Amino acid sequence: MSDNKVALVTGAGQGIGRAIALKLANDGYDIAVADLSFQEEKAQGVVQEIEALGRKAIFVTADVSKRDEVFAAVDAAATQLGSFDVIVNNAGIAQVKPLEEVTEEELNKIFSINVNSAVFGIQAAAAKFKELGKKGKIISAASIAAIKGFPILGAYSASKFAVRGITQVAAQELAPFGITVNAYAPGIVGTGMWDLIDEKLSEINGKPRGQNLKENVESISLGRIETPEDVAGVVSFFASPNADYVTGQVLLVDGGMLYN
Ligand SMILES: NC(=O)C1=CN([C@@H]2O[C@H](COP(=O)(O)OP(=O)(O)OC[C@H]3O[C@@H](n4cnc5c(N)ncnc54)[C@H](O)[C@@H]3O)[C@@H](O)[C@H]2O)C=CC1
Ligand SMILES: CC(=O)C(C)=O
Repeated sequence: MSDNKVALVTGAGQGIGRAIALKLANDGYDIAVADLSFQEEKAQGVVQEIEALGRKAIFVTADVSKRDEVFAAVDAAATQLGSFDVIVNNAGIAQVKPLEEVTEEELNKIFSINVNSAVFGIQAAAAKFKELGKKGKIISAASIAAIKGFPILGAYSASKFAVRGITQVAAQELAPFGITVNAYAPGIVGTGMWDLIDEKLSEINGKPRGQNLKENVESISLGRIETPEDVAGVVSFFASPNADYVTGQVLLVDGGMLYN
């Protein structure tokens, strides 16, 4: 193993994951850009952006709902980039539906992508950190919906509450190995996910496209929509030595929507 630092970011082909990958590259990490195979073109674009920053990067295809694919992605990152220090369990999906209408299949799908993935990421990263003798950092995507249940996002809220619980448990279980486990809780971020939420909310409440997003943004104290880069700054902190004494935390990065 060399003395470079390596981070793997899931769902890094676009949106928040892409911004995290670029921020960590700017921080000096070599990056494994993980995403579904259909996102390869976008992910390869992120790889090129990272290389332009003077860091190494690879694309690894991984469906985070599949345990063996998450373990294989971590192995590929460590083998091809020469170390393993940080995992960002960022990939996730939203579902916009009243709880009464959520099907068993939909519930299983959102839990397998948003919750099982976090467990698999923790398991794969912890095993690799122990193998390499590293005090690594595990960082997962929660949400404001992990702190407060949001109507019409019921299954999504439940999945993010679960990420919060898993973060608290893993932090305590892995603390003896010097591994920290934290999560970031964004608010309303202008990505493909909110395009979908706005579209589905319009279908449900009849408001014109863009209106639901506008009303949600108006509730943000700092008065503007969140950018992926706003989120990436918090992940950069969690990955840095400045956060060595921080574990088990879910940090709101929402411009002032919820207060704890
Ligand atoms: N956009 C927002 O307002 C907020 C987003 N979040 C969370 O932040 C994370 C990233 O969200 P966005 O960038 O907004 O979403 P996005 O929809 O723009 O990007 C998600 C990425 O994850 C990938 N992905 C989806 N399913 C996957 C799977 N099974 N395996 C591997 N990759 C998969 C997609 O291909 C895509 O590249 C998610 O966990 C989301 O729940 C949390 C709070 C607010
Ligand atoms: C997508 C998301 O987490 C919310 C609550 O907007």
